[in-house]
Amino acid sequence: MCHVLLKEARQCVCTSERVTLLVLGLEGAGKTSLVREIQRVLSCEVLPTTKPNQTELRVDRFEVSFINPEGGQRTWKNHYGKAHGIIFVLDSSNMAQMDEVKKTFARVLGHPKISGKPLLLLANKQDKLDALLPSEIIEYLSLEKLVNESKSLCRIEPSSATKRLPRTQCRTIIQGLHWLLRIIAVNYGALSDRIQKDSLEPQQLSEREVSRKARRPRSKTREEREPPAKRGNSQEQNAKIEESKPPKSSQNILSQKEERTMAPKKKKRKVNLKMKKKGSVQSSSTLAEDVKGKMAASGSKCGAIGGLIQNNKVAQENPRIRETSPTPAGQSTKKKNKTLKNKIKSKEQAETQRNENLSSTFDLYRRAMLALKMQQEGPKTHSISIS
Ligand SMILES: Nc1nc2c(ncn2[C@@H]2O[C@H](COP(=O)(O)OP(=O)(O)OP(=O)(O)O)[C@@H](O)[C@H]2O)c(=O)[nH]1
Ligand SMILES: [Mg+2]
Repeated sequence: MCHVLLKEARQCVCTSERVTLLVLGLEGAGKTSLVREIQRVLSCEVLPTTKPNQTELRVDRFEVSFINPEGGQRTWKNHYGKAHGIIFVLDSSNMAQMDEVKKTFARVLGHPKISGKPLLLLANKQDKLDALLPSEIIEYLSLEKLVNESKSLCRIEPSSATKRLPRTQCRTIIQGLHWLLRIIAVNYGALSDRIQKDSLEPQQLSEREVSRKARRPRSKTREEREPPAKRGNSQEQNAKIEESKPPKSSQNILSQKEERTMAPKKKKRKVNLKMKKKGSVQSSSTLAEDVKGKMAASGSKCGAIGGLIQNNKVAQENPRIRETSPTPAGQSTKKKNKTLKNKIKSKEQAETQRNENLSSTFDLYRRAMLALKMQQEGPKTHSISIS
């Protein structure tokens, strides 16, 4: 048990976390002086490094790389991706620079590779008489708003990065640094993942994407899916189609588009169908009125009676069609429709009407035939027909 605990403790001591801190600020703010002061005050081990703008220090269990980019602000963004955290140094005594500081600070915090990362703001040169206090700087930079927008944890400390001051005066710098390292330690996994992703060059990212796609199981081509016999003569034609085929994603879009264009068509067909039914009902209603008066005139219109009955049946079976298709106001057909509605209320009514129509028609037809016969046969047949 003791052995295991000892082993774990030794592992904790031995494994140091590598942390990269970006030291940013306008020219002459005191960036170089600050890194030098940290080294002096903490009397920490300086680790070997080959990079000129980099200082490697062992701070507690961390191997900290302080990157102080050379070549002005345009080079800063080259380092954003590899930073665990930021130390932003400003000259609190330089009021003329304060507007530029504000813009620069906002730009840094707003960068996608920086936002969300912890930030220590050092209000440097506090030993100077005209230096702004941290509270004034918070207000001047609208710090709260900026920090909220970038969702970064931020701490502001007054500092004096000059060798002339006693060590105790540098307490705030060390406090700030420890705070920063603590926040980084808590979020170390997430920050390291982000750094790994952000550090990749765009070309490397695309290469990674390509290799990822290559590892994915490839869907079978048509040749692989279908036996050669089935492919047969249409191979040439298929090749042409394959050529003009859009990639899968656009195919999906296409199918969606087709669906979208198909939907109104279906609706249109439905509407047409409704219109047809509606039309049939309407036409049957006028037919009903016409036939009622005119059927007796000729026997050839007997077929129309059957049609009328059929149409009435349709109207009866689909009463909703009539209800859902209102007739425009002020039309004369309104009354007729109402009459027809009443007539087709029930099947029995329709049946009765059909019988009435049939009997009256046949009766009239019979009478007409008799009259014709009488005309042809003279007074003799007349008496017969009467009987
Ligand atoms: N009074 C006072 N002077 C300081 C302080 N920090 C830095 N200086 C002085 O300010 C000047 C610029 O300091 P640097 O550390 O070189 O500033 P820097 O940000 O590295 O400047 P660049 O590398 O040119 O961007 C030097 O003369 C420092 O001695 C401070 O806290 N108080
Ligand atoms: Mg410098």
